[in-house]
Amino acid sequence: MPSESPSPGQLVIISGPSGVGKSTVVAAVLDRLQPAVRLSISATTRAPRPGEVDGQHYHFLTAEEFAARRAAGEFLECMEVFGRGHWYGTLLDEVRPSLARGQWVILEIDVDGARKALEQFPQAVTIFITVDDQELERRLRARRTDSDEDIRRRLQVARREMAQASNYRYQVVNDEVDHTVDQIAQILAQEGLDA
Ligand SMILES: Nc1nc2c(ncn2[C@@H]2O[C@H](COP(=O)(O)OP(=O)(O)O)[C@@H](O)[C@H]2O)c(=O)[nH]1
Ligand SMILES: Nc1ncnc2c1ncn2[C@@H]1O[C@H](COP(=O)(O)OP(=O)(O)O)[C@@H](O)[C@H]1O
Repeated sequence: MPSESPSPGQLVIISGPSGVGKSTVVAAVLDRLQPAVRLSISATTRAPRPGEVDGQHYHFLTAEEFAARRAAGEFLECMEVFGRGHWYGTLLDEVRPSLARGQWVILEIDVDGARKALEQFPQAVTIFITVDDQELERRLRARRTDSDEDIRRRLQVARREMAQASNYRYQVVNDEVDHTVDQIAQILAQEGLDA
């Protein structure tokens, strides 16, 4: 019998070390699967990089705004990343209304955030994106957005994150972007996405 309300969407959690190509791959996945799939825009207290737009790349909040919204219970998950004093988090408002409309929502978040989000959405589809160590360092340097010290720190965090890949339902090696996107689209179709 046809139903007035669509079947709810699924949460899709994508993690992987910084520089592995998450943003590149997720952008290509969205190009292919929007509007059936949308990206949750995270909130952060870090400063925008040149060209980043508030509400599009991140919701850029002051530390005070972030803390107030955290205290009000507005985050699905949030945490301080890289130990630099910058906070990142997923606002519940970015997730619930879209799921209720039947859209699938991608969270591009770190492994600790993923664990917290799973507590509230245990059925979430989890995908870990990997690549070997040397290629990771090459990509971080090629991006030219981070200092040497930042790159060292990101590589340290990367090793810790890679150790958790097996906790994800799927692991995808980002060898070639088109191939990676094919694999992710296939995973989502297998999980029931009708796009
Ligand atoms: N827990 C959590 N982590 C996030 C969120 N958004 C981004 N991150 C993580 O924050 C880290 C830093 O992000 P950013 O400074 O934008 O650098 P990028 O990884 O190079 O794009 C990455 O590890 C992201 O996965 C979020 O909403 N929640
Ligand atoms: N499959 C790939 N092969 C080669 N380079 C890639 C691939 N995917 C992404 N890159 C490049 O690697 C760098 C890091 O990618 P980015 O998407 O910013 O990673 P992340 O979001 O995981 O930090 C960028 O310069 C990007 O163009």
